[in-house]
Amino acid sequence: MIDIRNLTKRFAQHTAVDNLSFRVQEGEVLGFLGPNGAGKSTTMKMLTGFLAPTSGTASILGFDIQTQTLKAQRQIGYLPEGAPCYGDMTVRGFLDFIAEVRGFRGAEKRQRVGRAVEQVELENVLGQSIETLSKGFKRRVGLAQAILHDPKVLILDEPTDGLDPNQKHQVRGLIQSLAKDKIVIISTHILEEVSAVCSRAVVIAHGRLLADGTPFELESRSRYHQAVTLVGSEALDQAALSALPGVAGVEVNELEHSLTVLAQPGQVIFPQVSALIGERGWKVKELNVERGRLDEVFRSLTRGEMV
Ligand SMILES: Nc1ncnc2c1ncn2[C@@H]1O[C@H](COP(=O)(O)OP(=O)(O)OP(=O)(O)O)[C@@H](O)[C@H]1O
Repeated sequence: MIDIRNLTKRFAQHTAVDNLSFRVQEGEVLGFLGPNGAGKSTTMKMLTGFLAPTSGTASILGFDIQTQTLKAQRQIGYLPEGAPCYGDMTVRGFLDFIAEVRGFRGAEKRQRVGRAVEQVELENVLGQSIETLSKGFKRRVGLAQAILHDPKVLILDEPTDGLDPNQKHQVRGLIQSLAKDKIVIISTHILEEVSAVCSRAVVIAHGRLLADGTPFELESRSRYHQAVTLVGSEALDQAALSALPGVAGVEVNELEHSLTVLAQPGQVIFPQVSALIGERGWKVKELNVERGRLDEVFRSLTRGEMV
């Protein structure tokens, strides 16, 4: 377990992380979300022992990050923001170097480097210098160095930032394959990442915790949770839809003859909407029920409209 208690970091007058507390259990992939400057990287640097907290504590699998720093760090694989590596080294040279820093020699070093290379599929670029690799491959090198010692905890700071959609997809797949039996914390401001890879999300802004739940729970807080969007072949009767029981309102979409019918909190309105379509004989080209919009929940939370 990772146990974060009242973690606080002040830089001069500015409080970057403000009394943050939460726990992460084995098997969880936690999305750590927040707008720019929310305090995500600062929290990760404290969790990995690179920055001392002003107050509060964090422990990694029972090891206090301040009083048992090395023991705690041995449990962690860390991919810092931007995944900095030594650009003029070859991939093999860099991974050998990291393995040695981690204390591995001889056959064990070769075996550990070989396994990490295989896991993130770096076989074809081993002799290439890191600075000549694409961003996606550089990120894989960053992941390889983070998993060399087979840590129980992976802390990944914006692992897909700046990657193209294909590279994002590949790196997310890698993270999912690495996540088994580990604790993974991924900081991101890319919301699709949370739905794609995380089992839980924590949202922070101004260093403070604003929400903590599964992606589904967060989506349920959206005003679009259980909303029904219809696209008709002709104009639809907005007033009749608005008058249905459980309906909170109707929004007109840009697409012609498209309406989104919003549900009151806790209400399921699809049956009523569907019955009305049948009664009126409307020709509906598209009909779908939404789980909720994470981007809208995120904006509401971080603008302070909702807690
Ligand atoms: N070494 C430092 N000295 C002074 N202020 C700092 C330092 N490091 C971070 N900060 C400030 O702390 C706040 C939180 O920064 P942090 O990098 O943790 O945010 P973040 O959530 O990771 O943002 P981003 O998504 O942009 O990476 C910011 O206002 C930042 O300017």
